[in-house]
Amino acid sequence: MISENDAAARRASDPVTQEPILEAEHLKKSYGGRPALRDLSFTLAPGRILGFLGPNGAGKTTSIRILTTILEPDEGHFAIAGISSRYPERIRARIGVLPESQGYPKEMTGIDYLVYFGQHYGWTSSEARQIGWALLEVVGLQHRARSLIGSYSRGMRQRLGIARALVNDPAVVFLDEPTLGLDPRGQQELLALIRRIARERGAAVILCSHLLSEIESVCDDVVILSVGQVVARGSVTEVIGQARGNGVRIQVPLSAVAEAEQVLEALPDVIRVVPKGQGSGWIQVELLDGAPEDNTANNAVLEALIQAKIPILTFEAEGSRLQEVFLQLTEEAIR
Ligand SMILES: Nc1ncnc2c1ncn2[C@@H]1O[C@H](COP(=O)(O)OP(=O)(O)OP(=O)(O)O)[C@@H](O)[C@H]1O
Repeated sequence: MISENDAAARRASDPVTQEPILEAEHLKKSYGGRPALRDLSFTLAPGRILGFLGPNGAGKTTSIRILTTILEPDEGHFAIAGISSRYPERIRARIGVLPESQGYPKEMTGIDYLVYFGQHYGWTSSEARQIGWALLEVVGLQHRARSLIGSYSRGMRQRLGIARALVNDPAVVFLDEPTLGLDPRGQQELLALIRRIARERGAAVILCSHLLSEIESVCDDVVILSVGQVVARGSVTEVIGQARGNGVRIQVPLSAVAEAEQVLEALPDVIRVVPKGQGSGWIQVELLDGAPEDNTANNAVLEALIQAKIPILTFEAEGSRLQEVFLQLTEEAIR
């Protein structure tokens, strides 16, 4: 199981020092004169997991199609493992892509499917079989290796798809909505698998998902697209730090709202105290901007309330979640 604390600790202790394995520069693409991708530039280091985010129609699929050489960009350039996008066949040999969930041959066994792709990448039949078995073990499917894919559950198919994406020992793996339709345990197991792949094999992973909590828990880096443009790019911590404003929401008993307001207004880091929702006991406290992950002002608010013996029913930090940043930035781009 991956906890957000694990992910945060890993991010904090894991500065990017390596050369990028993927570099994209000013990629652009229009369909029939209508821009779908206006300008995409980012880099990704080996062993890092990048969350690729954006609302519907933002240009994610277009970007992934370009980076996996299915589409040619109108402008711009990218390189994977030092290979220029001018050589799509060589790029294809260095990437792995999770197939769409409908794209599996039902009448083939899991191991035969991997052997088929192994041979496609130039392994002999016995090499491909050896690699296939090893990968089935990586994804925890060895016990179903000889079962027909048609008998696999959705989660098993996703794991087989990840094994297929690894057959050529790729430098970069592209996973589009890998946990879609999986139950919570299946989601957690798949995310743990993705993290292992990045850490143990040193593969960079690009993960497209609409589940922001998933991205926040497993990704090191993030790119947020909106209407074909990058609106945020960087480590998850950096991007979360871009949230507009800094503040907390507190709920106290109704009878204590006036006193809480008075106590909080006296604090040096407090800009404004605004009671919210008539008669709900909620109070919004706007704080001076601190450094990312500096909780001094939040703690001062808590301490002041505790000292004044005001019961705290709920306490929520604002502007600290990826979801809030996503909503703020994509809304600004649409306006
Ligand atoms: N083949 C196509 N022909 C014309 N327009 C297209 C084509 N593919 C995508 N578009 C348009 O390009 C824009 C970006 O689409 P894209 O599929 O890349 O977005 P997306 O971020 O993947 O969206 P979603 O989250 O809904 O999958 C959209 O306005 C879409 O309508």
